[in-house]
Amino acid sequence: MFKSLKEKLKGVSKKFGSSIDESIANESATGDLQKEIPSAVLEVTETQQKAETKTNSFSENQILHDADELSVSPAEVSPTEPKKASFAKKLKVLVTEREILLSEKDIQEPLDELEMILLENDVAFDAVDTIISHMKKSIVGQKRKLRTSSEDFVKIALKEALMEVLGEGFSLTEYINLHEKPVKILFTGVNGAGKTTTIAKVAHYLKNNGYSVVIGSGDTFRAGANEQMKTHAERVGVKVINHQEGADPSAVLFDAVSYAKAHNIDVVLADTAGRFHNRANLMNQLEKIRRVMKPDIVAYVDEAVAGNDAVIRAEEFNNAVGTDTVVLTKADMDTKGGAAISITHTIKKPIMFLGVGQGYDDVIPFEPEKIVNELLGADI
Ligand SMILES: Nc1nc2c(ncn2[C@@H]2O[C@H](COP(=O)(O)OP(=O)(O)OP(=O)(O)O)[C@@H](O)[C@H]2O)c(=O)[nH]1
Repeated sequence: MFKSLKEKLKGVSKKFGSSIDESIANESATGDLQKEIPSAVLEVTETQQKAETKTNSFSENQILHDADELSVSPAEVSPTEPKKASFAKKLKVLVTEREILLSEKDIQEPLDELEMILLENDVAFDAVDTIISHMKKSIVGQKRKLRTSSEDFVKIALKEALMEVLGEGFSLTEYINLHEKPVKILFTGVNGAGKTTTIAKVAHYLKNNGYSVVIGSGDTFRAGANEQMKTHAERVGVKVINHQEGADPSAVLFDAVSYAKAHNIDVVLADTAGRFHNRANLMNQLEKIRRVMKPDIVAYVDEAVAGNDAVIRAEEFNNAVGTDTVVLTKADMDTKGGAAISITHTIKKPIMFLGVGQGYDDVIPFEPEKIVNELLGADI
């Protein structure tokens, strides 16, 4: 999942780290650091200083550039040298604790590269903008200590930036626990995006989490859709309500809700025929379904692999019939991750699940922090 983006983000985090380290090194070499040395010296008493500088064979430049080598190994310490060691240690602490103020030019190159990577991986322009602004805010004007890892510092900034665009996610089980039953979920989306398969997977997921489920086979338009839904429902052991092909989907889904109420079922999963937002009659039909079955959640389903197209369609569906949450299917085939990163930021609705394969277990709740850790390497 998101392989290409993951690799590129790893590369650019390293680049950010190196740019910051380079700026620190340059600043040290240009003499700013040297100005601070006398204050270090002041921390040591006058007498100590004299004694130490006499025995100290390091030149000032060596002290500045080889700060890490300043600690003296036990073998090097002669009985007359403890004070030299303590001064060297103080200097080392001072040098490594020193803070460098980062400016935008320190990170301009990797920042441009990050922008390009995100755009190339189908992240929507507004989301890219937010990520880049967040990175600037987190890094520029910040003080960096020489001893901390710049790459880790950058990864944390990038993690926060991605978390900002991914939002909080949507936990279906939490929602169900807090909500009056049956919870009615209407699935919408374009043809072939994976709605029917997703409904079967979600039914399986909910059953495994202890909830009872009924499916409403609301795709009465496509030949064979009823049969497909029936087969899935049988396999995952869930009741399905259907009418014959061509029937009014609102009536089917109304019946599914009535069945759930009569049998104390926790969740109704309502399938609909695939449609494009510009087909007015089909969108009106969705509107009617909404009025009749009064869904608690409208879940828009699209393919992660569709990238920017999925984001645009999600926005159009949201404008036309409303959307509460999104399911992105085929994330297992998506190397870019652009849709997963952009959809929430664009339509301001959280992602609920990712489809990650064709099996019934291949659905995972979308937890933004887990996704970001996966993108940046799990060690943050
Ligand atoms: N690799 C992969 N394939 C998936 C995933 N979800 C669905 N598919 C496949 O996508 C194809 C279409 O899925 P359907 O569930 O029939 O799509 P639909 O949205 O119901 O289609 P319409 O009824 O035409 O609207 C099937 O071959 C599914 O097995 C997924 O997460 N990963």
